[in-house]
Amino acid sequence: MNYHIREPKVPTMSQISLTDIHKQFPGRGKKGGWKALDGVSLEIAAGEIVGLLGPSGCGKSTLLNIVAGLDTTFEGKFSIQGKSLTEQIGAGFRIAYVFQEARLMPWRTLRQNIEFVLEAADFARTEWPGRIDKVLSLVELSKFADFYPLQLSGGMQQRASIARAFAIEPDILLMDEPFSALDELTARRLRESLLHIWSAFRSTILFVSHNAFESTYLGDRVYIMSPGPGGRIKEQINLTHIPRPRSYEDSALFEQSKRVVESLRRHMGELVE
Ligand SMILES: Nc1ncnc2c1ncn2[C@@H]1O[C@H](COP(=O)(O)OP(=O)(O)OP(=O)(O)O)[C@@H](O)[C@H]1O
Repeated sequence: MNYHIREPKVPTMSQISLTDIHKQFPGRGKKGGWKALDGVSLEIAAGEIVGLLGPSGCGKSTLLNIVAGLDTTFEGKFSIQGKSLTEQIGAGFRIAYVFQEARLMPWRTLRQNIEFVLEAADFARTEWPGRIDKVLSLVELSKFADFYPLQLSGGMQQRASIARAFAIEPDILLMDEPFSALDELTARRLRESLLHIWSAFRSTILFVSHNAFESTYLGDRVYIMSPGPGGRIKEQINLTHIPRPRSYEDSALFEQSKRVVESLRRHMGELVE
């Protein structure tokens, strides 16, 4: 079996680089368009976990969609290790996406859901069982491999969707409010599961959250965006000094999440059209 666990990456050079990104949606707003992003620049190193926070409508999901390659109609420069996303994907670069809902196929078991993405990502069939066992065990769902999603709780389904995302060993994992639909205790367990599986793969993670404490618990850094229309990055907060594995009881987490909330407050209401 050709399955390996990655060594921790040393975050040196930028992996994801966005420079002066502008995005306008057509057919909405006074001037015939709706400005979603207004000059966003950010740099993320390989293996980093970075959060995007900001008020509803400031363009967080739009930004994730650009990095995912789902939206290509924007202005500005977006590169992955100095090359275009298309070139990188052609060279075997992999991106996975986790949404607020698990989005598993209900007619397939967990194993079959994961097989589906392994096939789409062109992994040899001989590798499938090893990969599936590994990711399901990392999220503690080994016993449920042959269950259908609707036989599991919402939290278990979301854990399975995280396992599915990691099964393809993504270079980048994008997550759009992955735990916001769950109760706090379930969300806590899932964040722990996420960091546990991340520590085996060291994918770069870019996530969107409305939860300051969650962002502080997960992130190496968080970017704070200003309100839309035309969201921009206003500030970044470094969290690398909080040691991993992190504890929910660590007072440094509370301190830093207070800083995140203060920053969000400070940057609210700056842009009014
Ligand atoms: N396909 C679209 N067509 C037109 N406008 C859009 C489209 N998608 C997003 N928008 C608008 O662009 C702006 C940014 O949307 P986006 O979903 O990126 O915000 P967000 O920060 O992720 O919001 P939320 O936190 O509520 O999910 C919003 O005003 C939204 O209404």
